[in-house]
Formats: sequence, C-alpha cells, structure tokens
Amino acid sequence: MVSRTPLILLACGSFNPITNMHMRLFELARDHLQKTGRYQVIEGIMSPVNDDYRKKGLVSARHRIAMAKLALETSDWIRVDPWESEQETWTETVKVLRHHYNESLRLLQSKKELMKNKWPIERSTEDPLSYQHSVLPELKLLCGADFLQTFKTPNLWKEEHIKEIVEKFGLVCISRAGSDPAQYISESDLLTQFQHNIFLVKEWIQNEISATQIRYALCRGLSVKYLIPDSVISYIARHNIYTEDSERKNEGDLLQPLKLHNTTVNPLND
Ligand SMILES: Nc1ncnc2c1ncn2[C@@H]1O[C@H](COP(=O)(O)OP(=O)(O)OP(=O)(O)O)[C@@H](O)[C@H]1O
Ligand SMILES: NC(=O)c1ccc[n+]([C@@H]2O[C@H](COP(=O)(O)O)[C@@H](O)[C@H]2O)c1
Ligand SMILES: [Zn+2]
Repeated sequence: MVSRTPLILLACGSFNPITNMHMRLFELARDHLQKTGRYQVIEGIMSPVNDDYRKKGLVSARHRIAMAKLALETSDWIRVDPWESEQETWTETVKVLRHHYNESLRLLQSKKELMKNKWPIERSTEDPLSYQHSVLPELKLLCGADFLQTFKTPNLWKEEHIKEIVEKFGLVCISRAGSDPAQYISESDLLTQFQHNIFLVKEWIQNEISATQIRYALCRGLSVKYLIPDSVISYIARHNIYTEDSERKNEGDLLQPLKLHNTTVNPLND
C-alpha cells in the first residue's frame, strides 16, 4: 500500500459568528484531498482571529470561540483552537501556520516516544494508523475564494508571507460566488509558480451563507435557523451578542495588518 501523507487543514478568519458554511469548507476540502489518493486528512483546525485585528463588528474572541466550540461539538475531526486569539496582538497568518505546524511535529515526536516504550505486540494493535507516526504531516491553509483574492489588496499581505504559505504549506481554496480563483492565480506570477500546491475545490452545491449577512439578520430580528447551528443561535440570544452597538465596534478603525504597513486606506473596514 502506498502510504498517504497525513494532512491537517487550518482555516483562519473572523468566524463572527461561525456558520454552517464554515464547517462545510472542511468537509468539501477533506473529500477533495482524499480523492487525490495522496492525503489522509487527520485533523481540521479553526483559528478565530485575535480581537486586535480590528475588523468592523468583530465581537470578542471569547464569544467567537465559545460559539465555534458549540458548533463543532458534532464533528469528530474539526476543532477550534484559541492560540491565535490568546496572543497579545493580531498575528500574521503565516505565523499561525508555523505555530500549528510546530505543534503537530511536537505531538508526533511525543507519540513516537510513547511507542518506543511499548512492546512490539502493543505497537501493532494499538493504532491502526500508526504508520502515520513515521510520516511527516503537512499543514495546509483552508480558505474561501474571496480570501485568496485579498492577496492582491495593497499593503494587506507581505509578498514573502504569501510565498511561504504557497511554497512551504499550501492552500486549499473553496469556490465562492463572485470570485474566480483560477483566473486570479493566472494573473499572479507567484501563485502560478506554486499552483501545484494550490488546490481549487469546486463547491458542488452553491451555499452563499455569509457571517456578515447573519449578523445583519440578527440585528433586524430575522430568523437565522438552519444557517447556523441551534446551539449557536441560543448562545447568541443568551448573551445578546449581535446588536447595533456591536456592529459599530471598530468602526472607522484601520485593520491591524494595514496599520502595520502604515497606510491610510482601509478597503475591508468601510
Ligand atoms: N459561503 C462561503 N463559501 C466559501 N467560503 C466561505 C464562505 N463563507 C466563508 N467562507 C470562508 O471562510 C473563511 C472565514 O471567513 P469569515 O470568517 O470572513 O466568514 P464570512 O462568512 O466570509 O464572513 P464575512 O461575511 O463577515 O466576511 C474565509 O476563508 C472565507 O473565504
Ligand atoms: N498579512 C496577513 O497575514 C493577513 C492579512 C489580512 C488578513 N489575514 C487573515 O485573514 C483572515 C481574514 O479574515 P476575514 O475574512 O474575516 O477578514 C484573518 O484570519 C486574518 O488574520 C492575514
Ligand atoms: Zn469573509
């Protein structure tokens, strides 16, 4: 049997709030990558952005993490990770990737240590996927096509970070109405150079749920049932999270990545 490379998918974003589509991204990506015959998707990680990102209407990470945890209770392979949101300031995405990759290596090492101390018979029966412990895992950034499109927003991303993401890690990009990732890749020399490491996944059933639209509906008292999990709807109601006030949070503020690059335009925070 040809061994598959263990693969971890990492999605970064606001998740304000988590929607059914955010979870679908992982399912679509896993199906696509497993069908290539090259990968065994072993884990999905959702990493809600730090409050210091300063996006308009971004509610506290404490709530965004709690909602994602509730939503992911029904998944046996996707989890939410608070590391990024717990840092002092906003963290560039490539550094979040580096952190989670190092964590996966650390885990692999400790599993190997554990195996070393076991009798051979225990080793062979304990974990049917134990062969994976000897193969280095890969970590890929999972995103929607609009995320890929932001690479060309002036001053938002450092060129060397985009290069590291597509060269060292890799991207899995799910189609989204209004974005044409294939065309966008063909327009970028850097993305074209590394397109073997960019997986474009076509969503087979159009699903245009947007977290911003969910927040607007909640503010207007409209139903969002069947667009986000019931447990998340109850949490939002209990804590009265999305209001006209919360929507004004960070209004007029510059997104932290743009601030870091010292620019005066703010295309994402109008
Ligand atoms: N309907 C969708 N189709 C494809 N990708 C999506 C969809 N909704 C969200 N994503 C992806 O999920 C990730 C996290 O997105 P984000 O938290 O910004 O959610 P969003 O629904 O796009 O919110 P907003 O409307 O506030 O921008 C991004 O990579 C984004 O492209
Ligand atoms: N230079 C960078 O690393 C950079 C720039 C802009 C956004 N991002 C990330 O992309 C994601 C964008 O999320 P939203 O689509 O919700 O704005 C966030 O996780 C944010 O941290 C990273
Ligand atoms: Zn978005």
